[in-house]
Amino acid sequence: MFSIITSLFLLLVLIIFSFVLVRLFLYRTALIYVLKKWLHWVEDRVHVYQFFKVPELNENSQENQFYRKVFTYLNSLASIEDSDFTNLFAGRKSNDIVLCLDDNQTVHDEFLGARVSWKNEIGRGNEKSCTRTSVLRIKKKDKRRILRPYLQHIHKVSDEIEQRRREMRLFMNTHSDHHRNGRWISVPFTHPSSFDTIVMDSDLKNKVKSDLESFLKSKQYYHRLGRVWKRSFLLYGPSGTGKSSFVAAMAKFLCYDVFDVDLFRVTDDSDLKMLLLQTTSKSIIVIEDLDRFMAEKEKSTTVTLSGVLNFMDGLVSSCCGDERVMVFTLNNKEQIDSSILRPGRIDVHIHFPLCDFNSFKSLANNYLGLKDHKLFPQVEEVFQGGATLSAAEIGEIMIANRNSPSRALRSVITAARVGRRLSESSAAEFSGELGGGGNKDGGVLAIKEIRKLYGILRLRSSNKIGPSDHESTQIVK
Ligand SMILES: Nc1ncnc2c1ncn2[C@@H]1O[C@H](COP(=O)(O)OP(=O)(O)OP(=O)(O)O)[C@@H](O)[C@H]1O
Ligand SMILES: [Mg+2]
Repeated sequence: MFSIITSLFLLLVLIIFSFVLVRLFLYRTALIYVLKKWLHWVEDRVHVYQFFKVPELNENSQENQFYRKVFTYLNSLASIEDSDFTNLFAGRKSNDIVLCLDDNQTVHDEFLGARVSWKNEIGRGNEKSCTRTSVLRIKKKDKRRILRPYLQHIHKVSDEIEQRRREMRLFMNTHSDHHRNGRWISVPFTHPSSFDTIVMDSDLKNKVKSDLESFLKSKQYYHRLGRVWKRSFLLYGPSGTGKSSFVAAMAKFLCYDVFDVDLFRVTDDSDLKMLLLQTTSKSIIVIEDLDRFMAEKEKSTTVTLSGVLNFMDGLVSSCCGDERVMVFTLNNKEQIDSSILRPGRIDVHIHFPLCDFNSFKSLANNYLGLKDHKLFPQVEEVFQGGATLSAAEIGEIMIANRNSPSRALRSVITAARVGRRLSESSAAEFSGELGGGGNKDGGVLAIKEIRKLYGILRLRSSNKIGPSDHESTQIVK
């Protein structure tokens, strides 16, 4: 009895040992993959499959957008590493390696419990070129259940990936006689400004953000109303209050390209229409300093007011595609033709005021890391006394004195006091000081020195100094 138990035990040990050995052998050699392949081969014989082709080109030899989406999707699958051949490319960031499906390779995927596979087949197009086709293989029994949701899933995932990858670009219009390669030239858009770095009333900032968010989701809504899916903004306020930075922040928030229209490079109204027609969707179209253009346009261009109005909301602007934001910036609303401002022409008006004490505190926090300081009450006093400094001016002072917060705050106080005296003096006297330099007036010399020091030589001219209002920024719809 004892010997039977011993031999049974030995047999069991032997079986376990051989099992471990076989497993080790299978995994050490590639035999496990051979076995898996056989298993799949057998599985293939017992199921009926259906195939769907996604060719790279459509019947007119144009790019099939869905092929690109499928390709993006497949390259994002973890199972791509299991195909026999995979291309490796350098990614955008250093040390980033991107995997890319090779020709004639198969990749497997699972969706709602069903197993499907894709093959990236390469075939001959005409004599010279090769065309690729992605072939989806799906079990007939799963087709009805998963095909549609699976294709929608591919759309969604690839859109998300492309959105994340999209490099934003800044387009600038060239002179009309240089338009062999189109009227727009572009560079990567890398402006560092974002809604986090812009100092403005936080309620207003949130209002704009949610306005943009709801715009992004409103395609169906706009179309149901028979309206073009676009939204226009007017940003107005004195120089250096953050209008251009705000446009950059909007572009970053929306992940849109920026088309910066320089009206002085536009020859006439039809040229302006052409430019508009050559913009793409998912973009912000910006016209900066509209008031300056209106004041100076007679000198250099034949673009008319009606040309600008048509650009804003005319037929061409409705034909040039969907999903656009138009932004116009100007310093002074009073100097612009009232037809531009009439209700309904521009959806949202946003005022950018000069700094008040609250915005100063946010700037001090951003630029100097200061939440509080013993000089804050003095700063508050000069702002309550009507200081007229822009965020740009305060920012420059803070950058120049970033190693000494006390010096930075003292400089802000001096600049605010001197600036106030200056804004009380006449513009002619002021520009005279800039040219002459022999004046003994300490106040004017001081501001000259300060502005020179901080690189703000572009003094606010009389028409750029807005009313010294500190009313909170408002959004007007
Ligand atoms: N509200 C703000 N918040 C943070 N930084 C600001 C703000 N306003 C201005 N700045 C800083 O000042 C600089 C100039 O700002 P910006 O060019 O956006 O002003 P602007 O209103 O467009 O002036 P302009 O009317 O002269 O074109 C930017 O570098 C920006 O960092
Ligand atoms: Mg600007």
